[in-house]
Amino acid sequence: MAPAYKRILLKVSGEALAGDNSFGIEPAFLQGIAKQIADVANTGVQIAIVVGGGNIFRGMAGAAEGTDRVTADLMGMLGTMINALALSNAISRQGAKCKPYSAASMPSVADTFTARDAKMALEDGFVVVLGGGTGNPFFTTDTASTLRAIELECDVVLKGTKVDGVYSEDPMKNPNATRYDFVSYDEVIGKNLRVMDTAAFALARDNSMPIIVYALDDAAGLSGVLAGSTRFTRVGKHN
Ligand SMILES: Nc1ncnc2c1ncn2[C@@H]1O[C@H](COP(=O)(O)OP(=O)(O)OP(=O)(O)O)[C@@H](O)[C@H]1O
Ligand SMILES: O=c1ccn([C@@H]2O[C@H](COP(=O)(O)O)[C@@H](O)[C@H]2O)c(=O)[nH]1
Repeated sequence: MAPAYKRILLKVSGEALAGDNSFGIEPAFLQGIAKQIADVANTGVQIAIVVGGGNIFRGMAGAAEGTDRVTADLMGMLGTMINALALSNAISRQGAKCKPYSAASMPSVADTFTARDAKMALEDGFVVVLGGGTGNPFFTTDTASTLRAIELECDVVLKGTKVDGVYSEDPMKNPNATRYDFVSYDEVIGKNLRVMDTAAFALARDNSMPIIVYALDDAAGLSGVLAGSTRFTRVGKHN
C-alpha cells in the first residue's frame, strides 16, 4: 500500500530530546528517535525536520534574566542548531542519508537553508534537518515548522512532543484535562490551547496545512503515527 503522506515535516521537541533530564540531550532517546526517522525515510517517505531548542535555551527565559530579547533569541536559535547537528548525525548513523541546514549563514557548520536546495535534497532521498528556526527573533520553532512545511510543500506537520495530543488545558498542569481527537484551527486559537503558539496555528490555518500532535516517546513511534495506529490529535479545518 502506498504511504498516506509523500512528504512530511516533523517537529522534534527540544525538551523531549532531554529524555528524563531537565536539559541537554539524552543519547539513548536521540538514537531511538533517529532510528524511527531512518526507518520511515527508508520506506520512501520524504522527511524534513525542524528541531526545537527548549533543552538548551529559551530566549524568553534568557530575556527575563537580563539578556536583551534579540540576543537571547539568537542564543536560542544557536541552541536549536546544536540539536540539529546531533539529530542529523544520529540519523546518518542509523543508515539514512541526512543533511543539516541552518537558517542563518554558518558555512563551516551547515549549508544555509533555501527551500529550493532543501527540496532538491528531499527529492534525492535525504532527510533534511533544519536548525536555527525561522532565522528571526521573536519567533519559535513551532512557527518555523509550519513555515518550512508550507515552503517545502509538505503534506502535513507532525509535532512530536511530550504530550499525546491537544487537551482542553495543559495536561502537565491539569491531569484531568480532556484530549481532542480532532480540533479546528479556530478552536485551538480561540481557546488559546498552547501546545503550539498562535502564530504557528494561524499560519497553518491560512495555508490549510494540517497538524498532527503526538508523543515522541509513544512505543508505536513515527511509523505508528503515519499508519494511524497511535494516539494523536489532528488540527485542521474540518473533521
Ligand atoms: N492545551 C494543551 N494541550 C496540550 N499541551 C499543552 C496545552 N497547553 C500547553 N501545553 C504544553 O505544551 C507543551 C508542548 O509545547 P512546547 O512548545 O513547550 O514544547 P515543545 O515545542 O515540544 O518543545 P521545544 O520548545 O523544546 O521544542 C506540552 O508539553 C504541554 O505541556
Ligand atoms: O524562529 C525562531 C525560533 C527560535 N527562536 C529562539 O530559540 C528558542 C528555542 O526555540 P523553541 O521553539 O522555544 O524550542 C526560542 O525560545 C527563541 O528564543 C527564535 O528566536 N526564532
